[in-house]
Amino acid sequence: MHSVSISASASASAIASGGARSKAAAGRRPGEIRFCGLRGDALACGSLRASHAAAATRRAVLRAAASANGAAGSGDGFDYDLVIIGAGVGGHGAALHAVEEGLKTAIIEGDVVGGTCVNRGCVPSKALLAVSGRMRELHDEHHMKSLGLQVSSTGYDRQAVADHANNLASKIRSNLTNSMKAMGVDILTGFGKIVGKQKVRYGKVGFPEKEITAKNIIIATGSVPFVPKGIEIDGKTVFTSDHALKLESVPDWIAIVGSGYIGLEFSDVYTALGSEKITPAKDGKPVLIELIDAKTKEHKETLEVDAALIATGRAPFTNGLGLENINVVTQRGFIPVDERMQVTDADGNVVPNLFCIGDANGKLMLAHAASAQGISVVEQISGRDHILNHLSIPAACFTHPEISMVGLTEPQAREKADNEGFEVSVVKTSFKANTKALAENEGDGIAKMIYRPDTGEILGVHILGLHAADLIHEASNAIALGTRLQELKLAVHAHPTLSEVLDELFKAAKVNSGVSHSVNEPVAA
Ligand SMILES: Cc1cc2nc3c(=O)[nH]c(=O)nc-3n(C[C@H](O)[C@H](O)[C@H](O)COP(=O)(O)OP(=O)(O)OC[C@H]3O[C@@H](n4cnc5c(N)ncnc54)[C@H](O)[C@@H]3O)c2cc1C
Repeated sequence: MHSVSISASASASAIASGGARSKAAAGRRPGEIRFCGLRGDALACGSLRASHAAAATRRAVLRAAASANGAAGSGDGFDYDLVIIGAGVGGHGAALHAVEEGLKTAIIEGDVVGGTCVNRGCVPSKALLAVSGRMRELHDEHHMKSLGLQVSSTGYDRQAVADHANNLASKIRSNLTNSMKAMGVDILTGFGKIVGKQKVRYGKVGFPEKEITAKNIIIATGSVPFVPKGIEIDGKTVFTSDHALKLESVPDWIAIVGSGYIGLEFSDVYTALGSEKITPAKDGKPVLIELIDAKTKEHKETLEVDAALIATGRAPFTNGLGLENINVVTQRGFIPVDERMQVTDADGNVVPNLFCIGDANGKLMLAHAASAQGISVVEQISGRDHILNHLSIPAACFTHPEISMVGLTEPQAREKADNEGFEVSVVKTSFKANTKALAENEGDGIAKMIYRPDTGEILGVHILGLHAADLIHEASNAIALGTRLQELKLAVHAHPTLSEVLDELFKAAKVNSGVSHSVNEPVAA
């Protein structure tokens, strides 16, 4: 019998074309993929081989130019311009951008390419959520009836669902590996350790034998599940998201400990596949969960379940990296960085040519944030200063319905307004009047925007509803590009689309200043 003690606050979420093709194929060389598309008014065609060759030429020219400038490369006596430790999404994004910029690049990976997102995170979890979303719909008799559909029986093949998630992960993993190989990134296998400034060893954990020098190093070692002290993970009855994604079983009664996006998404998957929300039961189930009052530390309740998913957050994976060799001390395991992702040492000084991106720096533990930070760092290494605006990076939870957000929450915006002396306004709209949502029988949804009426600046947008994770990007682009509401009000949205929810928000905003130019004027050639 396993026993899991959690405080009550921590357990808040417990759940419970044919002719064209033959012409194009004529004269094709083996392995060549031809493609055609409209460029202006003309149909332009090319081939993948040719575009690879052009990219390789561009890389060679950039590399030569960089060496001539003394800016990079083996020309400087380093083995590499850039070595990246960790081939997750952050490392992968940085590596591809670096070779595009002509930097000689190696990436060291101790496990498999793709890291958490591809192998144990975003990718398999979204594959499971795609299945649970459909199951939820099929089981909703009222929803089906209102669409005029009759479903006589529903069921699923657990192994086939698990295979779907696993196959997707391996497909994306091989895409990532192939793209890096094709672009000329050296993929080095082993555990990487920094042994001095601009020096990395890699190989077996604890015994990294091969040493390489690098003008620049990016740490992109990611994170692992955080398990509170006292909880024993056996991988079968008490487990983390790493195990849950394999979907080896669907327990009848499961407790999900943790109400972050991982806990919420898994509660969606498990409930759709037939697990119950926990309720107190006394029939000798294998896992006991003790709820403790977070303030008084007093016992509140004991729950008995078949399994418990511990989704209490993520911890940075920075052990064994050799940070002590360069006077860097982690903060709660995270590697301290400045706004340019440059690592700072124990004395608060920037360590030259050393960067940390992604989950390991803890700024924003999301896949696209890791990639964006990697690209930002490569921009700097290539001589273009770049500071990423983290407030413009959206976050999403892929439950049914989805939740998404970008920028500030209303309390954060009000605090900023008080400190800086400006007004904030809030507008809300629902999905109830949105034709596309109603056609889908998904009118339950809301959207909210916090903005400055004096300037028309968007401070934050929050959406709960159908495809909220896709809808948020119009707002995040506006924040990133500094587009004002006066301009957004003049933009035209296709009908009927969910994007009209955002259009309504923009139009509902009362902005004091006008627009300085016509948004709908054709762009001059
Ligand atoms: C269940 C789940 C669902 C998620 N869903 C989403 C989502 O929908 N959207 C989203 O944006 N984010 C999601 N995330 C978060 C996302 O996976 C992470 O933010 C992202 O993977 C971080 O990327 P990274 O490159 O920093 O690190 P990782 O992807 O963790 O990659 C780090 C890599 O470094 C390697 N490594 C570590 N140390 C060393 C070393 N010393 N030497 C060599 N290699 C090393 C590791 O083996 C790993 O491959 C999810 C996470 C989980 C757990």
